[in-house]
Parts: sequence; structure tokens; C-alpha cells
Amino acid sequence: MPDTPTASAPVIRGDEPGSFPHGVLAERHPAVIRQVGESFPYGPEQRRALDALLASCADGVIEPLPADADPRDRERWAAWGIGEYAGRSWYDVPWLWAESHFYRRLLDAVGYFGPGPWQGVDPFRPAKLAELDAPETDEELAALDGLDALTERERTGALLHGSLWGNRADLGFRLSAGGADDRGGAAALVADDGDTLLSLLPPARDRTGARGPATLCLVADNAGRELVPDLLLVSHLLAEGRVDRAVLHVKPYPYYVSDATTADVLDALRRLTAAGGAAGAHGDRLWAALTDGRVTVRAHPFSCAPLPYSEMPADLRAEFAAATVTVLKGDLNYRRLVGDRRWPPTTPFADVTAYFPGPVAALRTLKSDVITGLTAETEEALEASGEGRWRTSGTHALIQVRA
Ligand SMILES: O=P(O)(O)OC[C@H]1O[C@](O)(CO)[C@@H](O)[C@@H]1O
Repeated sequence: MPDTPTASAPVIRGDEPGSFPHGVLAERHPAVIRQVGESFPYGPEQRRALDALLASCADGVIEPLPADADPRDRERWAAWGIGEYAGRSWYDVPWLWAESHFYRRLLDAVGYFGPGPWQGVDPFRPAKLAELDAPETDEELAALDGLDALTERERTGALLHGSLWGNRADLGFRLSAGGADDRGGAAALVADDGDTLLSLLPPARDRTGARGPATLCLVADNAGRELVPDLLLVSHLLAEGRVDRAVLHVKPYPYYVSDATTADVLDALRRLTAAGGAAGAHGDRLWAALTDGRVTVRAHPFSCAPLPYSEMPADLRAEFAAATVTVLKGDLNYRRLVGDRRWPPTTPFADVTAYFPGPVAALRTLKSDVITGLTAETEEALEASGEGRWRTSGTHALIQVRA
């Protein structure tokens, strides 16, 4: 990142009572622990561990990883800073680090990393499946049949926006997003580089020159009703020859309640193939593309790292460098992309993503304090809208691109 004056914007911590990050640590995390405790008949050992984590969230400190943790995991967390943060309060370390580590501890508590009968059992799966099976998902899938009447450009725009607003479907967010529907008159889209994004991926018939195959890296966010429109977008881009290959990055383990794992991709795919109509055709296309390698799923350990992407390892950097464009979905990925800092909102998106190894786009609904790339007029309109929580309520969204 260039050494601009804003490069030193303060890192967000959760230590200010009444602030959004403090509320996530003090209220949302305990609510997530309770929800997990109700999701399966965990035994006394898991319940004791969940209670201990609950107590730790209130006034405990971050602890070293347990002695029986997988050695590779211990190595990773050592590299990700646990030596520096162990012994400190959850509230006194970077918020991004504290939140990410919370999910690692939660999975420990329910025996996810094993050995034992709960090994590999996703504690969020019941909630994810309930969402995937909801009647709203049927309605959204049935609406796809109506897209045939649109031009290709309109269809692409509709599916891009479906993927963007699908990011509101975030199960963790719903635990504390009361009153999120008030938009106070300011534009819903606070930045819209959608045309630039699509210009990076022209349909096959419009491609000029001897360009190689177009590869999309899509760094997914939530499962269920966000992942379904993400998959539909990938399928459409393949069908139109806008992309030849797609790599779908998911989480290697359950994370931030509803983040997508490989198992969630398979659930969503089966939901599509079973739906019939246009949705079923998308499902069949994706199934075939996975089978012949045009679509691949990647679960890189760094996808669950408590660090910004500016610290990504060389192998991931090389993958993103080789993509025609990398699209990062959601709020957490945005925080990791631009850095989880209190940037002045007009800080150019291109400056804070200058380190990224190739063209990069963010599709995100706003669910935390971080924001960059606004015009001064947009910032003013948002501040004047009377909607005090425009940064965090999920009612606004953005498409930002650094080509
Ligand atoms: O699913 P998303 O869009 O990444 O949003 C998750 C967001 O929810 C929070 O966990 C709490 O707001 C944020 O930390 C995070 O940015």
C-alpha cells in the first residue's frame, strides 16, 4: 500500500462501550454461543466448554491454543499473532483478530476439530439448512424463469445485483440487526462500479484480441441465500462466455455463523438441481462445470485468517494474480481487503487495494464501520439522511472495482 497519510488510519478495536464492534463482542458472540448450544444435543463436555467460552467473552482473556491442537493449526496461529495476543482481553486486540479467533474457539468447544464424535459437525448447519429450505428461497428461484425475457446485459445486471444484495442474508447479522429496514432517503447503492466490473468480463462474442481464457475468482461469503445467487452469477457468466473458468473460494471450516464451506456449496448446488426450471438448468450447468474442472472450489487456510489480505501468503497471491478479476463478497471480506481501519470515507478504494495482485472488486452490503471510496457528496448525503446506522445496518451496498 502506498505510504499515504491515511495509511495510518487507526485499526478498529472493540474496546469502546456503545460502539458497534464492542456490541459484537459483548452481545453478539454470547448470542451465537447460546444459539450453538441449542442447535445440537451436545454432551456435558461440550456444554462446559461453551459455558467457559461464554464467561471468557465477558471478562476473560485470549488463551493459547490447546496443547492437543493440530500442529499445522498451531503453526498457523503462531504466524497469525497468537503469541502477541494470548493473555490479553478480547476487547484490547484488533477487532478483526478477536472475532476471527472467537470462531476458532467456538469450534474447539463443540469438538469440531476432534478427535471424537463431534469432529467435523458444523454447529451452524441446522440454521444454514433452514434458510436454504425456506419458502423465500423457492420464490427467488422461481423468479429466475422471468429473466429469459430480458436482454443479456439486463440479465447479467440482475444476477450481479442478486449476488450483491444476497449479502444481506447473513445469519450472524440477523441476531442483532433490528430495525435494519430504515434507509432514511439516501441512495441504497453508495458506490456503483458495476459497469466497470462487467467491462472486465465481456461476453465471448465481444472479446477482441488474442486474450487467454477469462478466469473469475469469487471469494464467497455466506452460505444459503447468499451463496445461491453467487452460484447463479457464476453459471450465467459461464453460459455467456464472459468467463471460461471460475474458482470459488470458501472457508475451510465453519466461520462467522453462516460463511460458506465446501459442504454448503454442495447443499446449495443440490438445491438448484432439484428446483427445475431455469434454476435447475443453472444447477445442471454448474454440476457439469465442476465435473470437468471449469469451476473449482478452494478452501485455503488463509480464508479463515484473522488478518487483512495485504498479508496473504504467496500461493494465494499467485492465484489472485492469475485471475482476470477477483470478486470479494461481503462485509468481512471488505474489511480484510481494505484493512479493518477507521478510514476517512473518501479514501480512494484504489489506494487501499493497490497491493492486491490483480483487478479486484468488492460486492458488499454495509455491516460494519469500515468504508472507503465514497464521494464527498455521497458521504454528506448519508450523514444528512438521519440514518445514524448507515454504516452498519445492512441497508446500503456498494460495488467497488480497482481494474
Ligand atoms: O457476512 P458478512 O457480510 O461478511 O458480514 C459479517 C459481518 O458481521 C460481523 O460479524 C458483525 O457485524 C462483522 O464483523 C462482519 O463484518
